[in-house]
Amino acid sequence: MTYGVILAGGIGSRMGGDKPKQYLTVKGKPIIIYTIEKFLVVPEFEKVIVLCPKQWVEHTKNLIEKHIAPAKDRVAVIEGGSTRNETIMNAIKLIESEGNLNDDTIIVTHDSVRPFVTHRIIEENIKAAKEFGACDTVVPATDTIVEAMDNATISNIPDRSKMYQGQTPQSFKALKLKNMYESLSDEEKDILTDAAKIFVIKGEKVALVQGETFNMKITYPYDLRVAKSLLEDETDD
Ligand SMILES: Nc1ccn([C@@H]2O[C@H](COP(=O)(O)OP(=O)(O)OP(=O)(O)O)[C@@H](O)[C@H]2O)c(=O)n1
Ligand SMILES: O=P(O)(O)OC[C@@H](O)[C@@H](O)[C@@H](O)CO
Repeated sequence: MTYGVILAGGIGSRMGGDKPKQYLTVKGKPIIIYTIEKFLVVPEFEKVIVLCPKQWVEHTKNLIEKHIAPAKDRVAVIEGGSTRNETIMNAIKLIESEGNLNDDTIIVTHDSVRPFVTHRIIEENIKAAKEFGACDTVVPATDTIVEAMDNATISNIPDRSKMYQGQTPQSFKALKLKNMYESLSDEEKDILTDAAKIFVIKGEKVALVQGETFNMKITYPYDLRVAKSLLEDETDD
């Protein structure tokens, strides 16, 4: 079985404001709803699991009822975890509790604050995760990437033609991801900035899926301004 997993367990500290950024509204609709809608039109998903902070679970259920009522039976809203990867683990626990976690279970994990994901990207994630066990959505780096081991002076400038920026979705065989995550030390868990790295640390292959520059993550107030103008364009025609 294949599941969509929408990660909305964060609090958006870099955005600021009185609510997590995924609940900010553009044209009368919260960002998280735009993102869930992109997943609900994918027929392969058995269910779309949405994970959010505990105190936002009821609110999220109400939003789904209000904006996408007909499809609400395909959505499960549950509590996220203390880190992004713990949030993913909560989704896997739900799948396990329903007796559906096995070697063929695929999860397509996606940031709730990337509402511009496309149908092609999601479909290619499902295909690549089935074939390779794990995949990451990326775009080629456009800036030169500079490494500074002391955070003050350049230690290396890697060949840009081999550099990419990681986006989401990131998709995995769920049982394999869970087993590998549980085998990591606390120090290894601490340096993770995404889930693809769990496979990389363990020496496992992660295939690349071509992303889009517009599949941006809304992180700072500036990103919100860009996203608003893109969403307004999208919904005006
Ligand atoms: N414990 C967490 C932390 C983050 N996320 C989700 O992961 C995505 C990408 O994370 P990020 O942009 O860093 O979101 P926040 O953690 O909310 O932002 P900040 O770091 O600024 O607080 C977001 O959709 C966020 O809700 C999550 O599901 N569970
Ligand atoms: O460190 P941050 O929480 O901003 O980003 C985590 C990101 O790596 C993750 O959310 C994916 O979007 C991949 O870029």
